[in-house]
Amino acid sequence: MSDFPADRTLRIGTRSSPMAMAQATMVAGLLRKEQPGIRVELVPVTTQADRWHGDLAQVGGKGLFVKQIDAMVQGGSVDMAVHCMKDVPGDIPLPQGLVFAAVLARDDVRDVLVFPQGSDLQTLDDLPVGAAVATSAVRRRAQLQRVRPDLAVVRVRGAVGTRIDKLDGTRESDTAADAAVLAASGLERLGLSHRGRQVFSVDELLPAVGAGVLALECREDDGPVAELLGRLNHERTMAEVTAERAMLEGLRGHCNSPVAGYCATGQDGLLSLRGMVFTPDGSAFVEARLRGEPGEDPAALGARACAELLRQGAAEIIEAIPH
Ligand SMILES: NCc1[nH]cc(CCC(=O)O)c1CC(=O)O
Repeated sequence: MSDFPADRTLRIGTRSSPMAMAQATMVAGLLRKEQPGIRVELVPVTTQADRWHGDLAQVGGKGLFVKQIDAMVQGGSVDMAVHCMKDVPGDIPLPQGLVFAAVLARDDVRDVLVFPQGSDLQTLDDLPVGAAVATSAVRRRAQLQRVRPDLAVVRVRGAVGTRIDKLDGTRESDTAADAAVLAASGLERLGLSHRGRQVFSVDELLPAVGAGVLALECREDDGPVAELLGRLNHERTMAEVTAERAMLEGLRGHCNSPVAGYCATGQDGLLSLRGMVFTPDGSAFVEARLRGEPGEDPAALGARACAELLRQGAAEIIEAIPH
């Protein structure tokens, strides 16, 4: 292990949303612990996608959050970036010259149901017929509609805190929803875990590929940074997300595809991967559940899951959805 050059400041590019800032601050802390004395600087960026309040598909899809920061890492104005792996598109390769030098140990992957402040409801079952649930993830929409076709799923955008404010109806203009679905790990990172009521098991609401995983990205040819970040890598999480993302990549999903995928490591050290592709209203879906073989490359497991989903008609489902 070589020491990070003492005269170099490590600049971390991050979105300026509170969740992204919390994540980057946490990573800065880990780096300082790993390399005492290191100078770390956060470079917050308000991306085009953060400023745009309309439909993301109109401005280049959700990959826009990461694209702008990737360009800064590529261009050298920052040395690294912290991305939610969930927000990193699975259908296009990482930009030229960039690598994920590490992923951190996976946080909670589950989604939770949040109710407006003061509500005494606790679960999805408590919601009256026709209630409005806020989410913009097609994956969540499909799975909610599958169990509760009566619910009106309403789109919501913006940072996690903003979504909760909208739910609480803090402003006159807010569209009232009766509940919202958010990631447990996002709430946790914002110190808002107490707002979560029903925590959906992964069987009730299969997570997004990469859920709960923070990816540390840098330039491939930047030896000192790649080496330092590599020391923070969590092998098991890396294997799991590699399998999930290989599955997603093979599906050629677009950002409007209701794809879910979750890989976990068993007691025996073997991976098990579950993938699902839904029609937008959740009324139909295809599903693969596979166990890794001893010694199998995680990407090969992902490819097998993908092949199984395609065999069942995943491509037809994905193609039928406007994007
Ligand atoms: N789409 C925004 C986003 N990207 C990552 C997370 C949560 C953290 C994670 O799953 O890594 C969230 C918030 C949410 O979905 O509620």
